Amino acid sequence: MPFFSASPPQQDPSSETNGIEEHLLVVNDEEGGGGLEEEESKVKFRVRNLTKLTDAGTPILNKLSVDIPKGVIVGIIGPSGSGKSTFLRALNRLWEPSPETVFLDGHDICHLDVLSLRRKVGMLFQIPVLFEGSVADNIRYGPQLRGHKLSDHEVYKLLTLADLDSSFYSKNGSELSVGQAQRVALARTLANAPEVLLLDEPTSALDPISTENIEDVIMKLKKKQGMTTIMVSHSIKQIQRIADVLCLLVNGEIVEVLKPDKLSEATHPMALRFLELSS
Ligand SMILES: Nc1ncnc2c1ncn2[C@@H]1O[C@H](COP(=O)(O)OP(=O)(O)OP(=O)(O)O)[C@@H](O)[C@H]1O
Repeated sequence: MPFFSASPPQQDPSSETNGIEEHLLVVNDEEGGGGLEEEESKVKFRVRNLTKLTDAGTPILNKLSVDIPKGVIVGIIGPSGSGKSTFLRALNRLWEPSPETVFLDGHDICHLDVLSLRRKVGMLFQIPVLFEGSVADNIRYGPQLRGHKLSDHEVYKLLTLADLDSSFYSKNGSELSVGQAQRVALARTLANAPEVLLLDEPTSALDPISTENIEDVIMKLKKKQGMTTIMVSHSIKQIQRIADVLCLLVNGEIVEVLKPDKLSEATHPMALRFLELSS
């Protein structure tokens, strides 16, 4: 029996579904079957019983199971220390999850080449770290590692995608504000043509305008490229602005999955408390 499932699809035929309701994130039972039957092809990440323990044996992630549908923005929220970053970092193997726990497009990520995985699953952190050199050097870095030199045209396109104008091309990383540097870091990640973006509080150090810029880019990437984005945030308001689904993570487990406009449907006591304090 599933220990929880997402809110059931709304029956109102007039409501816009954009395909999300049928494949809302579902936490599955031990057998790995779904609480809702959804097609494998619509799931980007399938996570089953993902566990990480501290050296002392305390669970940081506790048999976490979830399906992340393709082409949606998933917001992960939860108290400090609940395991949000640890969860995100498993998805591109910044730590090694056990085999048979994380699947990307149906493939066990433990069997994938780790560099290819990280190209497909790009990541941004709270504080952007740029390499020495110009913005263009930073953007060219990933493709260059694979022997491909991006043309100027390609670099300018990536700048535009990250909401930066052409004047940034030759600027040095040290000349940039944190908000601008975060957009360069995003352009650098996008240069690898990722299919998934993992965002670990990417706007928590930014002012509201820079935050809005990043949010706009994330939403554009979903709309234009069908990007799947999983974003950790401490701001419920931010998740309400941009996410299709909100997951509440408490003590290493996803305890609630909600549509951001249906937070009042939360039932888990920790979820209610957290939502009350965060609103
Ligand atoms: N390698 C590790 N060894 C031991 N403990 C760890 C390790 N990595 C994380 N932890 C612990 O696991 C817990 C979860 O950490 P994590 O950074 O995933 O939480 P979080 O929900 O992202 O927190 P925050 O919102 O404060 O960023 C914390 O108690 C942290 O101290």
